[in-house]
Amino acid sequence: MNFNDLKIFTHLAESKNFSKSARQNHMSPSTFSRHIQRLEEELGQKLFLRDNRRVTLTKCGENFLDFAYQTLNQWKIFQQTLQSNPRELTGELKIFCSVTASYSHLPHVLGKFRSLYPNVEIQLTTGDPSAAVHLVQNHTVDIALAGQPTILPNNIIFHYIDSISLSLIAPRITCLATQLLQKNPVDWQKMPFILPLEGPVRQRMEQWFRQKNIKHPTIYATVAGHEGIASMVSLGCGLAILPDVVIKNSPMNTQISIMEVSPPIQPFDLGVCVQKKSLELPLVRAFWEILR
Ligand SMILES: CC(=O)[C@](C)(O)C(=O)O
Repeated sequence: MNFNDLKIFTHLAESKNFSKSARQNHMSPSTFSRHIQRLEEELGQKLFLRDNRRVTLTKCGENFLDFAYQTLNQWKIFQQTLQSNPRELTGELKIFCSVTASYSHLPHVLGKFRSLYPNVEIQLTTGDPSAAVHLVQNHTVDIALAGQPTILPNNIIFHYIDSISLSLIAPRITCLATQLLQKNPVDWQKMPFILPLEGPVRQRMEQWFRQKNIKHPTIYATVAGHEGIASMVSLGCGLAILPDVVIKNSPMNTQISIMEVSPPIQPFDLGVCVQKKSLELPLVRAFWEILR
């Protein structure tokens, strides 16, 4: 067994998909599967339960996953202690944020780190910011930019970077939503809305429904991520609440209008999340120290 076997194993444990993990590790599915089999033979225990499409971890597999994460972390820490000059830090740092945050907040946060540690390889993944904390928790990434969740998991720390204001937005083209808005009073129960799947923006929408006494809102669609919501609003699918930074950076923003809301929608905090334990890793610690 070597470190590469552990990496392959953790990859499969996270993806739960043989062909995906084989592809991302540049192996044929049969070679990949042989690696896992050999590992299971060496341990004398099954690590995964397989069915046609997915795999799940056995109890032994779950324990071995903890062992694998700890061992790989220790190995990273050890490798980095061998580097005499911290300015020469190398290795990879996996970062996750939304497409919008990659324009609006990441350059500022990452700029200083890049100039101090140019040899560190940054692996950036963009996506739905409401998945960010979960991706840090399950070790898919080291660092994520995320809205502060109402309840921060115990093993995560959050460093505030900005307050994110939000607006209620409507389409500009003639559509059901704009027609309903022209009536007095507005029939809010009939108004179509577009919601994010989860996260602080969804909570703000639910809060706003309660304030307006909209008991059974008409949900036109739920969308993962915020950028797609701006497009759907501009196409006339309905109304939505979005962070102003998403509206500002959307290529569709000329086809969206911002509506007056009273009382104003409560902003949320955007920050950097890491696992407390990851602060032992020199790369993560270096990143964290720059933030402070
Ligand atoms: C939560 C977050 O990352 C942003 C910048 O507000 C967003 O993309 O909505």
